[in-house]
Amino acid sequence: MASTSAGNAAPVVEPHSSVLSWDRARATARDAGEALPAETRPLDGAPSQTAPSQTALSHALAAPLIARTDLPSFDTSAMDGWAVSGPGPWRLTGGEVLAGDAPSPLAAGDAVGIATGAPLPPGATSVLRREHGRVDGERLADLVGGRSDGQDVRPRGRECSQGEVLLPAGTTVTPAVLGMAAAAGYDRLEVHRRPSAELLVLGDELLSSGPPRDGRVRDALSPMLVPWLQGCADVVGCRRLPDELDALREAISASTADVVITTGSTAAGPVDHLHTALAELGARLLVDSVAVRPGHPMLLAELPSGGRLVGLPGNPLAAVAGVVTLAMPLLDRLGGRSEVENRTARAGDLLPHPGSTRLVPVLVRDGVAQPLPFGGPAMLRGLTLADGLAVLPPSEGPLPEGDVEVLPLPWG
Ligand SMILES: Nc1nc2c(c(=O)[nH]1)N[C@H]1C(S)=C(S)[C@@H](COP(=O)(O)OP(=O)(O)OC[C@H]3O[C@@H](n4cnc5c(N)ncnc54)[C@H](O)[C@@H]3O)O[C@H]1N2
Ligand code: MOO
Repeated sequence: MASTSAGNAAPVVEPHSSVLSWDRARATARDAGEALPAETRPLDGAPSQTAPSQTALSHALAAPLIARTDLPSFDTSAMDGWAVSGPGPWRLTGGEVLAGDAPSPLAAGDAVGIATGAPLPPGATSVLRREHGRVDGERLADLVGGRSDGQDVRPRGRECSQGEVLLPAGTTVTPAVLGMAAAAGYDRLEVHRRPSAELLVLGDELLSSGPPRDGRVRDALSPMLVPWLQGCADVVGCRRLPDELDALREAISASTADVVITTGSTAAGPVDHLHTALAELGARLLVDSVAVRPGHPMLLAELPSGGRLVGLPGNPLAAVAGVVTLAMPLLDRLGGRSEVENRTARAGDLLPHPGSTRLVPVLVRDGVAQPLPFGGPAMLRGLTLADGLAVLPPSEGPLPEGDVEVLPLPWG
């Protein structure tokens, strides 16, 4: 294939012509797409080591989760013991009411054995725990006393009523949501399709195994970003590419992913071909450099195919800044996830940058966000200990008194 790299008639590209504020950049990423269509997916399926999960897990609800019945759907015994009617002592009627039974009514003064989870017989007023009763022939005595109506009974509708909105559309389906949906009577959920993402990791100097050597470094981004992105996207590929314009342009144009994510090559170094490749492909830059430290050369582009491309800088912590600033907001939007409110914490010894937002790996203890050591752009050591990234707005002097926003990390 003919090369269009520098020296031929390649378009002249001046990177980073319009720097966006961090807030604008995030909002632009969030607005750079629409939620993907809805589909229905089962709550569970046979686990497979090879095939991706077909269940609704990690998708966003496309419709509110509405209770299909009252929960519990019948008055339920909360303990093993006896269903009793009125004050004791009681006359035992014999037999046991088990979970799944449809018990006969209980007359005043009567008691019947009952298991946890069994429906309360009509006429029963409370449940006496097995360890609180003594049976003497047909007579059951209360060893504790002070009995009140409804004791050890889970009344119908205590958790929710039929028709009640349990969760709004846009909620991410977690294991807890799957369990709640099953309890509320669902077999399948209407969820948004998750976006597909392909990761292209650029750099001739990158090694995929062993220690750094001969001036080369280990690729730290593939192992970190694939599982990170899998939280909200189907990662359909992760490829290493050499620092060659043709290879980069081909890989971008061949990708069928909703979002192509590149690492490295965002700056204006001798082998940083990303801007040129995008220009040659006719891509439109939506974000081209952000006033954020680290990570300022990050970019977001609309590809002629309709897909999006997020360019993460090569320095590993700068790449993380690009993930939280551009990749996650875009992928969340495409996946139909609603925006999550960030946590806040009191600012510890955090130093702002005069002209840029700073993203700082922090440990939050007793409500105070303290910076971690080893938080430089080329380092990941601080991040390994962090439970969030503090967002420090640009400021000439020290931060104003008060709270800072703390972006969550997937493991935080
Ligand atoms: N003249 C200027 N030079 C640079 C500027 C600038 O404004 N003017 N910005 C600096 C900043 S800030 C960053 S961040 C980097 C961004 O560089 P690139 O996105 O072009 O990335 P590379 O040059 O390819 O690599 C930078 C650095 O990161 C290492 N790297 C790359 N990929 C990986 C990986 N997968 N795993 C581990 N490490 C990786 C690479 O070896 C370099 O050390 O530009 C600055 N320069
Ligand atoms: O964007 Mo960077 O600040 O060197 O990592």
